[in-house]
Amino acid sequence: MMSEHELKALRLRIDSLDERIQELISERARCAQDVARVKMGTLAEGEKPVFYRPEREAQVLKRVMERNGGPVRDEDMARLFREIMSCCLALEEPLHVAYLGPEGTFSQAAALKHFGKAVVTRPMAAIDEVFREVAAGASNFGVVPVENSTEGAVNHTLDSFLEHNLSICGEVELRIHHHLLIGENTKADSITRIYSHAQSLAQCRKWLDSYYPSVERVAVASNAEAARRVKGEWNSAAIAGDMAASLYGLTPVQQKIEDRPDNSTRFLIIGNQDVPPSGDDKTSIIVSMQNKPGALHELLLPFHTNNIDLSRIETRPSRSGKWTYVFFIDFLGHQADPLIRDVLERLSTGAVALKVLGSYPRAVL
Ligand SMILES: C=C(O[C@@H]1C=C(C(=O)O)C=C[C@H]1O)C(=O)O
Repeated sequence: MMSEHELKALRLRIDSLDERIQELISERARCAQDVARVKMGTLAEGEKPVFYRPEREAQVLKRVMERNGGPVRDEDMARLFREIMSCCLALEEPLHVAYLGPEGTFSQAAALKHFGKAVVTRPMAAIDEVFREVAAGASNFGVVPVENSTEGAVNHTLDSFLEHNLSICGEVELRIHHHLLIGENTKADSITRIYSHAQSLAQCRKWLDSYYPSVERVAVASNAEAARRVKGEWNSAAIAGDMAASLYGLTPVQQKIEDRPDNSTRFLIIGNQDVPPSGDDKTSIIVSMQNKPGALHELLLPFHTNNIDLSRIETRPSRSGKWTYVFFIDFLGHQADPLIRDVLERLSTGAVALKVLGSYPRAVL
């Protein structure tokens, strides 16, 4: 057993390490302030400064993970640095980030995971409102869900890209754990109704079929809204995540009830900023082709010949005619890469319309 003496000596060492860490964080923050001063000093007439640099932040986080020698896990170490950078950036510009609300949604969790906790998050009532808020310049960035590993595409988000001229500046992936939650007045053995967002009900379908086969499933606007409703009802439960549970003071009857243990959602960061290459990037485009034989082959050929990795292809009805479609395509690489430039040039000659939504760093965390 460790002696009192040893314990005291170790705590003294920790105190002195903390002092050094704190000094270094302050020094780092002063450096970031100097970077901001340099950025301000090199502006052309009328040009606005760009303080937030997603590609640089992705490189910093990647390097942190690469050089990590333990015992702290790579992801945990990166999360600590994520918060340090977030605080450094907030000294110059407290970013305003709109997300699909209300408070306590997974979109808010995604916003905080991506930007760190020193940003101001602003809940919006619908995905389209997140787009409008950012397009109007009322928030710097927006966070919207785009696909779930169990349930597939979030069509509202894809359709909003057709209506707004915003770029994708980043992506963030979140493991989604759902819990069955009740309030202090709920009678756990008399539950007759379970509220949740339709996507979450679908992600827990098998579990619900096994444990609550005859209980009414009510789809509401968000998981946070489900949690809010349960507070006042003795016979209802909600399916929602940790943030909503703690925000509304609910307790889990059963945790992690999602059917697939790797259930994850991918979110996009939308903004008005073009992001330079980070060295490990993705590009997203919308493209529509003429409705003729071989059109899909023609669309995919440039990717194949240039050996570009497609990570996703999604089809949505186009706004311009019945039974005509647009393709949403994500692939690895940055639009500044010569190979990608070549793909985009070849696509634009064969396509009816081509819109590059943006190139952005692949999610690090
Ligand atoms: C310091 C900079 O500005 C911001 C702060 C960063 C940081 O704290 O490391 C990184 C990128 C930018 O979001 C920079 O551009 O290097």
